[in-house]
Amino acid sequence: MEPKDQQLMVALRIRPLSEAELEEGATIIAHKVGDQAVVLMDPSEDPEDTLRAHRSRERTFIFDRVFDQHSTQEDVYSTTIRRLVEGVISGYNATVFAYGPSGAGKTHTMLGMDAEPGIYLQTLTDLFQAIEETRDHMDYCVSMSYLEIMQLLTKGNRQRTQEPTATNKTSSRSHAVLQVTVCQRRRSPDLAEEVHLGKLFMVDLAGSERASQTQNRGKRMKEGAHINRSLLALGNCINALSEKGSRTQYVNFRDSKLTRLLKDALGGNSHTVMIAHISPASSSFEESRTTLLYAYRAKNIKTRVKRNLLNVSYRIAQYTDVISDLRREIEHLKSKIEKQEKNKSEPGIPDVQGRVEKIYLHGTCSHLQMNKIRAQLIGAFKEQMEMRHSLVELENTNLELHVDLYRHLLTIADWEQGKSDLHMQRDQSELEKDEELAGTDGEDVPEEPQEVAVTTEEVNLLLAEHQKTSALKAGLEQRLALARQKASKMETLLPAQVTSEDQREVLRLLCRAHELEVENTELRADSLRCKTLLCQKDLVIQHCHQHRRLCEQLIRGQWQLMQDSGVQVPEALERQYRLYFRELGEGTLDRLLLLHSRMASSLQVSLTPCTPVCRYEV
Ligand SMILES: Nc1ncnc2c1ncn2[C@@H]1O[C@H](COP(=O)(O)OP(=O)(O)OP(=O)(O)O)[C@@H](O)[C@H]1O
Repeated sequence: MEPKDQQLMVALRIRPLSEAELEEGATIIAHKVGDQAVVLMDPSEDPEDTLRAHRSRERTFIFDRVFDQHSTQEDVYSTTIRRLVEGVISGYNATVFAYGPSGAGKTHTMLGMDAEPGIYLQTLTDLFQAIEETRDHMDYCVSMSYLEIMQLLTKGNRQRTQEPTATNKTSSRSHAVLQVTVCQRRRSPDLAEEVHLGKLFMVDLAGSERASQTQNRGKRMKEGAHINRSLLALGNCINALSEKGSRTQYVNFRDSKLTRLLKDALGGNSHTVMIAHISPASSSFEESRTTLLYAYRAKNIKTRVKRNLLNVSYRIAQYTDVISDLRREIEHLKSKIEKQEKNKSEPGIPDVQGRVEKIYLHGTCSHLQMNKIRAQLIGAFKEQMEMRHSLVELENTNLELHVDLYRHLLTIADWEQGKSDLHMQRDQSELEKDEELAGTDGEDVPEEPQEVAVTTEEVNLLLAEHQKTSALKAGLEQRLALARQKASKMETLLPAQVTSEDQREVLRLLCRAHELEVENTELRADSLRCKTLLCQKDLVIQHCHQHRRLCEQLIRGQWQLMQDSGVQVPEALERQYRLYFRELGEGTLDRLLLLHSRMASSLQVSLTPCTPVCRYEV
């Protein structure tokens, strides 16, 4: 089953003008045109201006779907999410997230009101109805979790934190995530059991405006800044993903809890719908424009969707079991026929039926024993595979942490370099003047910007996380080694306990299927390692590139200094300078770097593993 590329569906919802907006005399500037377009007018333009000389700020945006004040909750749900519900039941992942500034209507769309329920309730109703309709031949297990995310702090709350901001009286100060997991097991007599695991994320994001715009202060502002940091991280991911050829570039999902959670929704295995929200009011022009631009970018994002199918080993075991059962049945019937024929020709032999039953009974006994042996082997293999998958995940996390760490260290190094440049640029007299002003200690260090302080804090967090995952990995490796010993002992002992060739064949197939799964996991781990290594190399090259620019400046400066002061340059050095400037002029190094980045990009595409989340796929 090949994964399919899916475009992110982006819908826009324009809420009605609020009473407050009407009272302040706001006019409507966002107009829905047809089902897919919205025109946003700039309120600062003069409507009387017949020449319409300044049309530049009036802009039309096209989305997959546009809803306005006349659209009902049912309209929004049925055209965006309803189609995904069946997919979730049959093992596909889906995500819907509401985006937009405070008070633009996100919670109204997601939660709604008793009389007009939103997406949460409509989706759950449809989901449970679909489950009810297929209950005759399917078993289901549904689990739900609700998370409220404030940056650096994650907690599941019964009630979402709501507090008034300057822009919305009942503003939500966090991202709310409702996750529903549906495990579907087909009940069928032919043993062709499939287990599908579908996950549905429904996310009501916090207001997207900047903390300063909501005029929040104190705790609310701190909270706003945290929330905005995760939204910023989300914006960075959307930007990186929506770039042309986005699959080739590194997308950092680890910058915030929100982006970690939405990793699959944006760059992985999920059908995803983004519903952007705006107010139609002239007073919200800037916020609406930013939201529309943001949502418009998200339209380019593609995900790779694949059904999550579990327990392939178990299924292979079942198929081989069916074959083996059928073979045994044929053998049994054949021998029965043979005996009946014989019986006909030798009527004197007594208790034939009893003998056949004895044979049959013997067969059943070994069949039960075989089942036990097979279950033991499958259990041991499964345990091993679980551990191997966890190890790959841990290793991947560690590699990502490395890349993040390096990136953060680069940011700090950048700042350090900028700081020393600043020192160099200042002439002595200015320094002395500054020293006087600075007081007795004579220190003249520019204040560390907030971004660097946060980055330093992140570095410490990353190091701690790295230590934690390394310890987990070491423990898991030990357990895996023990499990491997146990399984290989079993592999050597078990065949001696089975009597028929068929049964041996079943065990051989089981072991082979396990080997293939191990190989598959190793290959995946290798490809992840290569991908991360490429990212690391790119960062190293970026660092070298920065250093090269610094050297270039130095060489040019020194050359100029020598020319200006009429220093006699030795012939050999002069030759080296000429060579250096010629290479620089020809741009050889730049071309090589470009070639490298193109090759690395194409390699990354081919190294992208299909769906790392899905464990046992066929
Ligand atoms: N489509 C709509 N029809 C009618 N009323 C709406 C609609 N959308 C929003 N509203 C009303 O506008 C107000 C603000 O909406 P809501 O609380 O959903 O905004 P929000 O985007 O979730 O804000 P925040 O990010 O601050 O939580 C609410 O009173 C809500 O009932």
